[in-house]
Amino acid sequence: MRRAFITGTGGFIGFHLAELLLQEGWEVAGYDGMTDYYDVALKQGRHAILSQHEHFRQTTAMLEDAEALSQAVEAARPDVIVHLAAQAGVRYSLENPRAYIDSNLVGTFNVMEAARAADVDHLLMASTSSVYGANEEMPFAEAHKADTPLTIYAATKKANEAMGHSWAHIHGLPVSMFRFFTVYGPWGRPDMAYFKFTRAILEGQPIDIYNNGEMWRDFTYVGDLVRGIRGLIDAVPGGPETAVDGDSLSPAAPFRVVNIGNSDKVRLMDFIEAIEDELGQKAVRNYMPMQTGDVVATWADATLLQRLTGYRPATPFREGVARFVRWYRDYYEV
Ligand SMILES: CC(=O)N[C@H]1[C@@H](OP(=O)(O)OP(=O)(O)OC[C@H]2O[C@@H](n3ccc(=O)[nH]c3=O)[C@H](O)[C@@H]2O)O[C@H](CO)[C@@H](O)[C@@H]1O
Repeated sequence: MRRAFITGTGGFIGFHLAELLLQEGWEVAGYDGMTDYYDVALKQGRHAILSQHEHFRQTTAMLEDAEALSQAVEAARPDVIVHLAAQAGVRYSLENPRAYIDSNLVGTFNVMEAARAADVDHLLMASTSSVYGANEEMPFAEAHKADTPLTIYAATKKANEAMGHSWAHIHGLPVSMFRFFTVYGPWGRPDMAYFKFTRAILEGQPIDIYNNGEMWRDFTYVGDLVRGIRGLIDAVPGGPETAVDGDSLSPAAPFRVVNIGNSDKVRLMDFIEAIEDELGQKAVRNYMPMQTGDVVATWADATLLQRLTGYRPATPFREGVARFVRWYRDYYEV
């Protein structure tokens, strides 16, 4: 039986990945700080589902607690570690930047230390499409320079990529980093736009639409995303001679960065309309200017993911929105 240690199993993506691996027969050890950045009940609900599986166990502790983390990893004896816990949120990073330093820099370092000590086969860690920052060349490809992060959130994730590379080089530890693109779906994050919009529309409250709706996102359905992660678990980076076409594989370490995105640039207003159609209710629109730290558009080149795994996300946003809204109505009984 293969064993995975996943940080952030109380979180949106960690929960879905843990479910997928458990269904596949893996043993999963979860680790989550259960922070109150958003509704803890949602995180508890996700863990309650995972806890129904015989082969799931979890530790509640912060990433910054190096002792607790290394003990949990040691006890789990994982083959792979997937590090998804983080202080998330582009906009909150303007309010509370220190939380990102603690969780994303110190915390990620602790995960890397534990991975080295446990001598895992593969360490996989979450980065973000936000590292493309002010880039204008689209679609975003891994080989493009990404040196213009617009928020401390993006900067800490970019730093994580560099930290991962150094660890791969020094310790010969294979490291893969994912760049996620605006992930949405059932059991999602209440701080993200689709969740806020759905809630506000149902409550008859206005929704804030940034940059007057002149925004584009490569919305990625969570079920597709975790399938992409699953594929990458087995795509262990090797030496430079193993590079595929258009690879981001480092010439100096078993390390690569991979976009996981739908590769479909969707207008924010079309996404909002899909939510309205699904709810059968119109939003009260409050158009707002561009927000500091926000980016106008994201669009993933997902060729590398496909070459490495034979898989690429493909759920049309209308279908993904329908599944989210169905879950939302059921969960909140509205
Ligand atoms: C909150 C947040 O950080 N979400 C994630 C999201 O950012 P991202 O900004 O893409 O995601 P959001 O769901 O917050 O926003 C989606 C779109 O809606 C707009 N919008 C948002 C809120 C609102 O009240 N009104 C509004 O118009 C945004 O400007 C954006 O164009 O994807 C990134 C890349 O995967 C992740 O790194 C981020 O963690």
